[in-house]
Amino acid sequence: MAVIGTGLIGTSVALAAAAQGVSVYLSDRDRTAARTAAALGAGRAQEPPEPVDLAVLAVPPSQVAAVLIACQGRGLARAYTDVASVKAGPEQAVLGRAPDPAAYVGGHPLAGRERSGPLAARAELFRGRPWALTPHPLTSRAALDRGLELAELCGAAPVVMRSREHDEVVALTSHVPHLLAAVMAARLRDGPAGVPLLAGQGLRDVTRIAAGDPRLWGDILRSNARAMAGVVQELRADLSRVAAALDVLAEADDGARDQGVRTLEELLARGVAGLARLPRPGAGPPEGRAALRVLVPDRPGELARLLGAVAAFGVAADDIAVEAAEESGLSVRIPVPTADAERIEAGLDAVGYAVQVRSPANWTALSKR
Ligand SMILES: NC(=O)C1=CN([C@@H]2O[C@H](COP(=O)(O)OP(=O)(O)OC[C@H]3O[C@@H](n4cnc5c(N)ncnc54)[C@H](O)[C@@H]3O)[C@@H](O)[C@H]2O)C=CC1
Ligand SMILES: O=C(O)C(=O)Cc1ccc(O)cc1
Repeated sequence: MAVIGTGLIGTSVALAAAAQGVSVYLSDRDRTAARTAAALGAGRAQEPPEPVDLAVLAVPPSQVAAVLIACQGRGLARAYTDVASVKAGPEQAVLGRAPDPAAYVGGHPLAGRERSGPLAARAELFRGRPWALTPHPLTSRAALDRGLELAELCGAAPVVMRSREHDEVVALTSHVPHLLAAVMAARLRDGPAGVPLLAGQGLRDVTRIAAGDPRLWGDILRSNARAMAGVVQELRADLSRVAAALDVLAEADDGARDQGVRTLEELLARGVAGLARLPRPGAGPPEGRAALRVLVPDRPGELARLLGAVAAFGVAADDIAVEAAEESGLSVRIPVPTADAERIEAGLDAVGYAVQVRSPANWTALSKR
């Protein structure tokens, strides 16, 4: 395998492949980056002596087509993929200009860090994360298979889709969030002197990704401008409504204030509903879940005792939903993997809990996020 571009992502791919016994050849226009990756154990910083099965282009989106054309020109590999965060633009350039577009399948691991360069690389970066593959109509079966093998080699879960659909989704899930993190973090620069004294975890959660390399992110954002523009316009409409509601709340009488509060609460509720669409980390696919229901009596410490019991089966308190039971006590819904449901039911039974209902769970509805 060859990796061109030995920064964060290229070196992480190379480390994961090398750890599985694959021979990896590394190159980068910055020779120090390639040598550093080699020194980390990611492979050899030299041209392969003969064509490799797969070349992975781990360069910024705007560079993908030009690097592919150069690689195909010298017969570097039998198949090619990339890892760029944007897929339609590079694909179009490849289809228009590359000598052998059929040997290329677009790729994008949905995992990364806010640091760049080979020293930030981690072999396990992609484990359990989605890896988009975006075959175009000319992509050969062999090229798609090499892309699928790469995702699996890195421990990621391949997701096959068209490049345009990919770009629309990541505009909403990755690129506009990055922009918003930057817009928020930029406000801090000119904020009051108390900012460093009163910075909480929420602020860090919302701004962490703003630390990403501005040159790389400038390349990503301009390469997906079309898909991002629609999302930003919708956000502008939301923010305009919020700004108007806040003006009303700051100035107006009680009647008008009610309307302002409703506008804010409606937006906050939409936010909670939107979060419910995200899978919880490690939650797995919705179909493999079941729900257990346990009645907990109204006695101090009883719920803590149940939480301790389910923790032993790997169920976190955060995953559990609680509601008042009909007569007294609490009705506790415990989502569990279907495959483990009987074992957990028996385990809870053994420590004195009667599991009342077991049903296939609508995981999204059950999840409190
Ligand atoms: N940073 C992140 O969290 C993620 C990035 N990606 C994508 O991965 C790709 C690489 O990003 P990172 O590894 O984060 O960046 P990086 O800046 O750490 O590494 C990029 C490397 O490519 C090299 N390079 C640039 N143009 C080149 C060219 N024409 N020929 C040879 N080498 C060249 C640079 O010298 C640098 O070493 C980008 O397309 C990015 O969109 C994908 C998933 C996550
Ligand atoms: O740092 C994070 O949490 C990320 O989500 C990183 C990331 C950045 C760019 C991508 O194209 C994919 C993933």
